[in-house]
Amino acid sequence: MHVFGLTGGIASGKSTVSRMLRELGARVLDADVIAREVVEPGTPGLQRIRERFPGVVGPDGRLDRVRLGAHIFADPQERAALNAIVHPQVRAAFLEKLQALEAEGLTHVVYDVPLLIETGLHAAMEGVAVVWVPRDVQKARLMARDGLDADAAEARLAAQMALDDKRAHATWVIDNSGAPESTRPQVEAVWRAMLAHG
Ligand SMILES: CC(C)(COP(=O)(O)OP(=O)(O)OC[C@H]1O[C@@H](n2cnc3c(N)ncnc32)[C@H](O)[C@@H]1O)[C@@H](O)C(=O)NCCC(=O)NCCS
Ligand SMILES: Nc1ncnc2c1ncn2[C@@H]1O[C@H](COP(=O)(O)OP(=O)(O)OP(=O)(O)O)[C@@H](O)[C@H]1O
Repeated sequence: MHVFGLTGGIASGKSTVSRMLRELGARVLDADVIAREVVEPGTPGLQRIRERFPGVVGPDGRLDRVRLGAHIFADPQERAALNAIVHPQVRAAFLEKLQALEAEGLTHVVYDVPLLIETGLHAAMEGVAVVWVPRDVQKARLMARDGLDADAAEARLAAQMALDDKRAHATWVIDNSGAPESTRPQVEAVWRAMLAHG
């Protein structure tokens, strides 16, 4: 199985690139989706969050993501505590999904992980695509998409490695600062390069 990483920063266009890859026939696993699955009601993950972060599970038994987000993005120590609960669960669920895909006979998989490089997981990948935009474009798209003010957007940007630093770890850099039409051919070239492995 050939496993490639896809990463970027918050609002850099990872989802956009991941959609383009799927349209080309790639199977893409999404760490944000897995991170939601491992904290569904009734999971050990949610139980541990409830114990460590009182008040973030609503009366409906679901995680109050807005509240937990406001708490952990404002405080690196609290964020580390959440990561220590969630990341091992995400890793285990990812490996399970990978095995299932391998059993299906799949040969090439892309793993979309916002924190791929921060967590060191990039070292385990056969190649890494980084979706890059200049910081001012990233901040403007983040504010527009999520309705955040400049301070809230800055807090989220500060919680991640800068895209200019992530580039240094890239096998392929996808520049998403232009229109989607100029991103698409770059994504096609990266997918061809991934398929050329093996
Ligand atoms: C704090 C939570 C509840 C906020 O939920 P919310 O629905 O608002 O955001 P969502 O999960 O869609 O994440 C949006 C983006 O925020 C960034 N982000 C999320 N968690 C983190 C983190 N721990 N550190 C840095 N950036 C993060 C990522 O770029 C992600 O794509 C949620 O992000 C969470 O559970 N985070 C911890 C798990 C994690 O690290 N996920 C990221 C990939 S494994
Ligand atoms: N090439 C582009 N031109 C203009 N807007 C774009 C472009 N690519 C993405 N966007 C917009 O920027 C925002 C962020 O893109 P997207 O949701 O794909 O980022 P992401 O990296 O997946 O973000 P996150 O990790 O936060 O989920 C979205 O509102 C999207 O519509």
